[in-house]
Amino acid sequence: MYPIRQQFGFGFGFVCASRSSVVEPVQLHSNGNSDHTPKKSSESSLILIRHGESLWNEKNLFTGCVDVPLTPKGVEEAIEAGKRICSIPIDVIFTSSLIRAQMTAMLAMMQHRRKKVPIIVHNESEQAHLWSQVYSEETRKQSIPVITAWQLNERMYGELQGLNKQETADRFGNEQVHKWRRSYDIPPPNGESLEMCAERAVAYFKEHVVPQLTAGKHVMIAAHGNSLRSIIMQLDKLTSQEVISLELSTGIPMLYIFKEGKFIRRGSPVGPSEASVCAYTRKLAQYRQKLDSMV
Ligand SMILES: O=C(O)[C@H](O)COP(=O)(O)O
Repeated sequence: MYPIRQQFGFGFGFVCASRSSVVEPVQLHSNGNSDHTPKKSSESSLILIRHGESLWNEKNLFTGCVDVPLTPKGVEEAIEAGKRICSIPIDVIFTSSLIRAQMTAMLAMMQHRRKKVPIIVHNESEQAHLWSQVYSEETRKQSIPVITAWQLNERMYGELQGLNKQETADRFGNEQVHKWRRSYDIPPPNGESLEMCAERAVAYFKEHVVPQLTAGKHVMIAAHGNSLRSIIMQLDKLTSQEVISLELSTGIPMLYIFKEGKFIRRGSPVGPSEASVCAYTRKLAQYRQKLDSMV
């Protein structure tokens, strides 16, 4: 019988401590080998990506925590994003509990050259962990855990959810709606301000994502415009005034390098054919050369 720790989360070292599983640094292979053996001094890459266009983005409706899927255009955006990051290492994926972010993560990973299978980790119950375990070391080597967390959900837009953004601006004025959408501490009616969203999203990032990066693991987060704005505000040390002008397009990946406890923004990788996509660091270029040699 598998030791208890391998019974949950198919041997990725996930321990079902509570409903919100405690995620330990991911050891991909029990024999310690992995695509990139983590060293404390190593650099890790962090990819942030806002979901592709959703059906309510297309209708220009406030979405927040309403769970709507991608449009065909949003699917294409997710696939294009995957092509941009296809040669950048990814060991673990974090996403929200909303389908538009999960679809984006899965579609992007279909383009990855390493061809590992992203598998959603089920932590809604101990039985869910037990019933979703993987009994093959070889299969585990070819898998990437996808951890879903409500803390990464889009900010909750309260009584604006479902309203048309233009009609709302016509009714309340452009300035008021802009404050609701982009200010740091002004919440929409009975909704979350960006500050309130940061209290959960940034806390989750610090508690669950940073340990992975510190252990030398490469991470992708597929989430939402405002939950990511709150995280980027932290990474880029933006003021509450500066964050007002921070806008994230749908489906455009952003790359950070994490090294010695610091985050260095490296922009958005361009297509896989451009040399610059992995010229950000020597290690990324080496990883790409390794993929080239595997062809
Ligand atoms: O929740 C929404 O409506 C969008 O995902 C983000 O909306 P915003 O750009 O108006 O904050």
